[in-house]
Amino acid sequence: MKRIEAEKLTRAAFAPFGDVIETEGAESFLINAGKCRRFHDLATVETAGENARILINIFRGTPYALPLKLSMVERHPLGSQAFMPLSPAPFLVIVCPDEDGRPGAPRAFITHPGQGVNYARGTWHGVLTPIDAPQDFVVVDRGGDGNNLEEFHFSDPYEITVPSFT
Ligand SMILES: NC(=O)N[C@@H](O)C(=O)O
Ligand code: NI
Repeated sequence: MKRIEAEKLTRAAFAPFGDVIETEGAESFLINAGKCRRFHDLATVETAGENARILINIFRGTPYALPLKLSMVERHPLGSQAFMPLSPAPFLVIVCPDEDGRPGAPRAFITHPGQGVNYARGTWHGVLTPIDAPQDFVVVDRGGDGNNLEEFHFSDPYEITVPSFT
């Protein structure tokens, strides 16, 4: 199995795949007579196709053992998909560049507690991957007609490790 080590999630590193949802470095301004700070426009929600609409969901994820065996990635051709954790624990984010309709070599990221991600429409990604304990996420993605899920199974799975820096 090919081994891939997770790297710390940053906006710059993740930019080809979507958005990092966090207050750090975000545009913000006070609202509600100064009683609230709005961290504004953190991610781009995309929906396409017949009867497309935005869904707000909660996913209760079960943790995966490490090192992770990655044998499948998926993508959503008709919309983006955002995962925002409801608890301050890191989770694993895996994405792949697209190479003529197939995923290229995966990249793995470990989030800083409180960071979320938004996969841009059509971005190859691993499924939701909590790592330490069950974790709830607000998930914003696309509903509507048509098939919004494409899976790719690797003939040779990858082993994803998380270094001790976290
Ligand atoms: N299938 C589903 O709703 N979840 C996946 O898309 C995922 O990325 O976890
Ligand atoms: Ni997905």
